Order: sequence, then C-alpha cells, then structure tokens
Amino acid sequence: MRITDILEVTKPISSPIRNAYIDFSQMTCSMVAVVTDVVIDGRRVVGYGFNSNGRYGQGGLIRDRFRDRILKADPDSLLNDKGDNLDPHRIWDVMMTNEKPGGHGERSVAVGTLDMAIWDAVAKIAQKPLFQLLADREGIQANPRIFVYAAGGYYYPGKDLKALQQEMRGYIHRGYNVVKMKIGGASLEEDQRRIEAVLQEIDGDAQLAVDANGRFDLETAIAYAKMLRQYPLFWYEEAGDPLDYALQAALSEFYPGTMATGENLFSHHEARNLLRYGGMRPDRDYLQFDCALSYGLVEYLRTLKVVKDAGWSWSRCIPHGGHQMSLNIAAGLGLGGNESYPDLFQPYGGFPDSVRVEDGHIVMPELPGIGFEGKSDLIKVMRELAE
Ligand SMILES: O=C([O-])CC(=O)C(=O)O
Ligand SMILES: [Mg+2]
Repeated sequence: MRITDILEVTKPISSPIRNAYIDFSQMTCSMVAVVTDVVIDGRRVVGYGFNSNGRYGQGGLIRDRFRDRILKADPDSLLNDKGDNLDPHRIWDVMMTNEKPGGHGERSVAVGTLDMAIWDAVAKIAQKPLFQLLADREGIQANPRIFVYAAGGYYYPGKDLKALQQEMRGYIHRGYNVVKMKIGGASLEEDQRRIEAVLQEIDGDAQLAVDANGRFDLETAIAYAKMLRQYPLFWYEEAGDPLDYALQAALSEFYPGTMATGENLFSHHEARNLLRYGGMRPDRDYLQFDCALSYGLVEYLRTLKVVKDAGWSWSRCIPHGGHQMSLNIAAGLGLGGNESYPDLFQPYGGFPDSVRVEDGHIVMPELPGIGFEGKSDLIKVMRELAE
C-alpha cells in the first residue's frame, strides 16, 4: 500500500463580500488529491482536501516542500503498525521534517489541506465514515446529529438593511436557528442599526452572533462590548487581533455574554496560550480553531488535548470554516457544532446533497471518508483533478 501521487490545484473562491478586515475579491483555495494504489470496488482510493476560506491557496508550499517529502519517504514508513492503512500521524511527522517551531501561518494551511486528504483516504481505506473512524479510535459513541449555524451578513456594495434582513430570514427558512453577521466594517452607529434591523427581522426565530474579524483595538472592542451587551446575542466573535490575549482577557470585564475566537490560531501552542492568557470562560465561551488552517486533524487532536487539559469540554469547540472535515470531527468526537456558509464558498463548503438543516441541526449520512462523494458539485471538481 502506498501513496502514488499528490496533486494540487489553486482555484478562485472570489466574491464581492467584505468583512471588517479583508474583501474576498481575490480569494483562492487549494484543492489537493492524495492518490493511493488501493482499489476498493474497482475504484482507486483517492483522498481529497482543501483549505478553508480566508487564507489563500497554498500551491507553492505544497509543491515546493510538503508533497515531495511524502512522495520521497519510504512508503512503509507511512503505514500504521499493522500495515493495513496509512498513518496520518507518521505522514504528518514526515511533512514537518526540518520545519522549525513557531511562526505558524501559511505553512499550517498547506499541511492542513494535505492532512484533510490523508484522513479522507484513511477512512475510505477503512471503509467507514471519518466520524465513525474517529469515534472508534477514541472509544466513544459517535453522534451524527450536529448543531450548525449560518454565517453570512457580510458587507457588500449596495447592500442595505432590507437586503441584510432578507438574507437572515432566508437562513431561518432553510432550517437554521443561529445566524451570524459581520461587524467592525462600518461605524459603531451603523453596525448598531444593522444589528437592530436583524434582531427585528429574526424576532426570536433565531439567535444572532456577530463577528468583528479581529479588527478592534482595546478601546474600540470595549466600546462595541458596551453597545452589544444590551442585546441577547449568541456570541461576540474575534474582537481583537488573534494573538492579543491581553485584549481578549480585558474584554471579559466588559462583556458578560458569550464570546468566541480562535479561527486564526494555527497550532496547539497558540490554542494553549489563548486558554492560558485570554481569559476565556469555559462555562460560556466558544473556541473556533479550524483544523484545515492549522496543520490538520493530527494537530487538532493535540489542540483538543490542550482544551481538555485546560478544563474545557470539547462541546465548547465550534470550528470555523464550514467544511465537512469539521463536521466529521464534531460528530465523531463530540464538538459543539460547526459553522456553515449557506451561500458562500461553493462548491467547497456545505453538506452532502441529501442533508437538510432542521432545528439548526444536520444528520451526517453514512458515506465512506469525509463524505465528499455525496456532494455532487464538489466531487465533480475533485475528480477532474485526479480521476
Ligand atoms: O469572513 C471571514 O473571514 C470568515 C469568518 O471570520 C468566519 O466565518 O467566522
Ligand atoms: Mg470569524
């Protein structure tokens, strides 16, 4: 058993939307295929992966460093002890050979993208859904019913309050009961009008989360906290710079409600620093680390250990990114749910075609691997790469 090839293509996922920090007009995404010589039911096993939105495609790093390290390694060194499957942990160690610690950034995205494809291949070779494989390895019961929320509410040219209200109403019609909108890309007064318009529209049919995308300095984060705390929000997300733990800690003095952050922390060390120094509260806050941006599931398992060691429940983790990889981790390991972008970043995000959102939850179908084969628009572009 061996990996015979690794392919990468960088695709646009551009759209005219804007958050408080970036617009997505030039956004790209890497898609990778890890091709094996394993054949099941007459079909070669290929694992697929891609990176989450918000960071760009990683073709350069994947081709220059990580792909060749895997392909040049002794194939037997990449297998588990029994020799009956690939070992994602051993492959991860090979990828990270001669990489210094710290400085997590684009490298963590390149490795996270490849790691997703490797886990897809591993679960396909085991002929199980990835969530089942993870639950079995952990010795726990999988729960295929997962909380999902609808992320959107971006700024884009010409979007008025009516359009924002209609967008949020549309998510409720599709079965969501938590919706998220952007803040910090307009004045505080204008954001307050946008929030009030959305709260009026959803009128108790859903809860609202707001996301500042790390835009605020301490003073602005506090001013927003004082404005936001008068509303019954689901959470106040990523107020300040992702690495400014002191800001996050200070903010809890001014915001008694739920806060969420972590999508731009890319290693278990950074996650640990957030838990050590960020003043996050395990009884109400959420952690949004996204394995596809942060060295993949091999590293995310270390992050989950850090989370547990710090006295947090894994149910406080609701990853960023809206991909099926995190849905599998949520179902297999008991995370609190997953993000979803009903209208954005297609065909990568979202669910298999048969899946419907009901009461803010989905149920994972029993598909081998991550389940990409169940999403027709996605598997079409994946197979164009490798099959
Ligand atoms: O707009 C973005 O970069 C995405 C984001 O923060 C989120 O989904 O929470
Ligand atoms: Mg966010």
